[in-house]
Amino acid sequence: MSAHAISVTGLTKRFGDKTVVDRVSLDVRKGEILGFLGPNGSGKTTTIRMMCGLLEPDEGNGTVLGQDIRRDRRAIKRRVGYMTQRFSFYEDLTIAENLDFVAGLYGMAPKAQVVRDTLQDLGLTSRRDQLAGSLSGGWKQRLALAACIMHKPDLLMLDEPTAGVDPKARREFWDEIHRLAQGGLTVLVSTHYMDEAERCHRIAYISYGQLIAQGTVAEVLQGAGLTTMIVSGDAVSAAAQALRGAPGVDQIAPFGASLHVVGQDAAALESSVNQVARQTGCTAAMAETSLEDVFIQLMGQTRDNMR
Ligand SMILES: Nc1ncnc2c1ncn2[C@@H]1O[C@H](COP(=O)(O)OP(=O)(O)OP(=O)(O)O)[C@@H](O)[C@H]1O
Repeated sequence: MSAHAISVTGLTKRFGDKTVVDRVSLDVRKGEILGFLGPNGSGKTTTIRMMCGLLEPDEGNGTVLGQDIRRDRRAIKRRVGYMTQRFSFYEDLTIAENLDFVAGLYGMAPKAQVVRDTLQDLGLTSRRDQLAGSLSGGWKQRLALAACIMHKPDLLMLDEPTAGVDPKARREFWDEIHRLAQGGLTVLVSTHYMDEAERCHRIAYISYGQLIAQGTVAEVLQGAGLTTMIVSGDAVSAAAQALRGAPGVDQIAPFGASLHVVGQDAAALESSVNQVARQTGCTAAMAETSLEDVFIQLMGQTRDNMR
């Protein structure tokens, strides 16, 4: 048996004359949590749908849970739990009734037992009789997760599962994901939140349909080869203006009363920043590059390539 839950090469999907997913190759080890990142419309959902057996790729091949993504789509669907961006329940049914409905729909047996175990497993037992419509965002998310894992899948695909959920509920949701991964489940999760990316074992970044970075957070940070400096003082807006277009300066972003200045050419960046800091009476210091800085840089680079 392969150690990979997902192993795909050259996945490509076109809609009309638009290539939405462009030769994506990805390996995800069993029990791993892979964060799938990228700007809106970059092809995350389409890639996920191809890997779930819901959509046939135009090109490329590979296996998901040892099954061929072209030939064995039905088998893959049965063993994957897929939480879509817009999951829905019956708001006028309780948590337990919703799960009971899903269990019935998929012919899970013994139904009552499966529902009871799922409620227990996700800490939903005490709320089993609460109407789904009256749940807070975080509990709705948990119910959606329960519905996806009820048939005991080997792979979970979560498409922006925590969009619009408060930080505490997001953290609890992620604790749950880690608990499931420790139990052997492989998880692929798309997100726009950097703190969530940092909770993944590995991340993959897609832009305009192309996978342009992957690895651990540390590897992706290092691979980007960026230098970040912080400029602070009373005249940061004048400094920002002077830094715009200066040699070595690729990004300038205000953070509160300071500026984050990022660039690929460390020497040029340092010299520009130090010069502007002297001119404006600001102070300049080296800082750690954040994942967000890296993604913004990558986004700019692919856009340039597409022109
Ligand atoms: N069935 C379809 N027919 C035509 N175009 C489509 C179809 N599905 C998706 N697209 C287009 O493909 C592109 C990629 O969409 P996709 O939903 O995969 O991106 P995404 O990375 O998941 O975006 P988001 O972060 O906004 O969810 C978008 O431009 C979208 O409009």
